[in-house]
Amino acid sequence: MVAPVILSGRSLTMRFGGLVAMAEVDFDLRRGEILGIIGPNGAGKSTLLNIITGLYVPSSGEVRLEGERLNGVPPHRIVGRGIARTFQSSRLFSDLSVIDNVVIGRHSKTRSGVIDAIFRRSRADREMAASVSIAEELLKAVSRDLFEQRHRLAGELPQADRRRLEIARALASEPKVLLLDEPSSGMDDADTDALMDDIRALCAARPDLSLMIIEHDMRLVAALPHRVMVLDYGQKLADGPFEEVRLIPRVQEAYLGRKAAQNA
Ligand SMILES: Nc1ncnc2c1ncn2[C@@H]1O[C@H](COP(=O)(O)OP(=O)(O)OP(=O)(O)O)[C@@H](O)[C@H]1O
Repeated sequence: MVAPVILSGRSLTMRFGGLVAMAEVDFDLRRGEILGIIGPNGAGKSTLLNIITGLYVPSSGEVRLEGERLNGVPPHRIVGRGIARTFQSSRLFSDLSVIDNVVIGRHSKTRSGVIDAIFRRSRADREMAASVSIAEELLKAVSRDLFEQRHRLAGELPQADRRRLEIARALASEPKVLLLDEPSSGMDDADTDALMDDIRALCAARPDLSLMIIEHDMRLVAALPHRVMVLDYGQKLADGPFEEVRLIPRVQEAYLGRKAAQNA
């Protein structure tokens, strides 16, 4: 049985002045699916993630999560509805511990505020203790090694562990959809292989979680996603299994240039 569509985009267009960064793009993401987003620099990949997460409001078109329209919903509410992301450049709090970075990721799930911290301490303390134990479980789920380092400062972690920590922090909001923006950037092949194993294990443990992964590393793109969507100059060039998509001449042209593709 085919899993239901959880997230969809229809006719998504994004203009910045005269520049069309995204033109009439449609996509569907199914429950439990890993969708790779690929394309040359400037193709519109990050723009797509920014539209889905509410950082950009599309010039036209719409995004729906489980059928509900997300256009105009502010980013923090989109997190609350079940979409979390990591960024191309690290957004970790370097001066906080690994575990505290994950606890912060739970803010969309906690209710205590400043007033509770001052006047209703026991409620705030209880909520904090629960958040810490959930954060520990998440770290274990993403990487046992990261869990062992939970009291280190995030800024002291090697690059590969920082990427894992960003994934753990994004998972702290209990998303239905996780968007990863170039998770393997700055990693060598061994670290990328380990990351792929971690993501596979995560998906096996949470079969309902749906992922969109922007990637440049073709080893990861060939091995991990069930399906890839190719963007170029803001347009969708192709959508399908990597083994099929990579043979399409216009995809090869986008990556290699027209001449090189003819000689390939
Ligand atoms: N806020 C913005 N204002 C103006 N132009 C923007 C803005 N965001 C993106 N763009 C432009 O939109 C186009 C698509 O950019 P985008 O960052 O989505 O590409 P990308 O595929 O993610 O590229 P890369 O692989 O280099 O990260 C580019 O021409 C970029 O300069």
